[in-house]
Amino acid sequence: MTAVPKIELKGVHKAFGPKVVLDGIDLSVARGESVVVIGGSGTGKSVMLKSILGLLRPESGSIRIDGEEVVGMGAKDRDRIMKKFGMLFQGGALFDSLKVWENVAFGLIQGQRMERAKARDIAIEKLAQVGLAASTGDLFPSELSGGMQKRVSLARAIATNPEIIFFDEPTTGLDPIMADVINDLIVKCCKEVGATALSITHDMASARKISDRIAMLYKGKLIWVGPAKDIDHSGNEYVDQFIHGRAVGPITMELRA
Ligand SMILES: Nc1ncnc2c1ncn2[C@@H]1O[C@H](COP(=O)(O)OP(=O)(O)OP(=O)(O)O)[C@@H](O)[C@H]1O
Repeated sequence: MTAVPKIELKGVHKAFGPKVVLDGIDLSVARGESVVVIGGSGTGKSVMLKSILGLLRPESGSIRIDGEEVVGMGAKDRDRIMKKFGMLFQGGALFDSLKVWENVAFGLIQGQRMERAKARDIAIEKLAQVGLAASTGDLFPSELSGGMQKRVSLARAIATNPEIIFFDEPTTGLDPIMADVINDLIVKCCKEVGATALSITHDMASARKISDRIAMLYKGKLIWVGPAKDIDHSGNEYVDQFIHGRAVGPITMELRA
């Protein structure tokens, strides 16, 4: 018997009016695996992620989490599924008015109704996991550098020991060295909590580092899916153009939305 995938998309189709964004997406992510979806701006990476999170509803196709269909799921079941998820949002999305530890503990206090003292201990532990001192916990996000804010976002994403973590452009806005530090931490933290990871990015260095497999989205379809180590020999001219960032090639920039 083959194991049930942790995340499974089959024939997912999503359009906005006449504009088809996802045109039959099939993707399967195994338990403990890390898959990164790459693709140019506006190719539908966020729409795919939002469909999995239940923020957008595809017109057709199936999305299963642990074998359970989530398209069209009711609010109560959706809440149960959401408890399996951790998320690192593009730009960090920390609450400015909350201290760092309160940001990290947000899901524990609000979602799990954990008492504050216990949640604080866990938050401090998670901050240590991403290399931040306990004293950082009492600062406000505005007092931290961009790289430290990303670490805090990562600590928040892993705070509830989620089974699945979604990373939305995790290295955006960071210098290449700090981006590499964050990539290393993502790999380490996913391993430590035993999480399955699905990420979207256009940062190839990040994709190579944090993924087991890479999938490339182009014109509504996944045109290549394979092990990260094979991406330099994909034999696909679209993938080749994208990973080398060449202006000239089969991919032409749409200048109008
Ligand atoms: N709620 C919406 N209503 C209408 N069109 C939308 C909506 N959300 C996304 N789109 C369109 O879907 C397309 C894909 O957008 P999406 O944000 O998924 O791209 P992306 O690959 O994540 O891009 P980027 O890398 O720039 O973030 C875009 O053309 C966008 O305008």
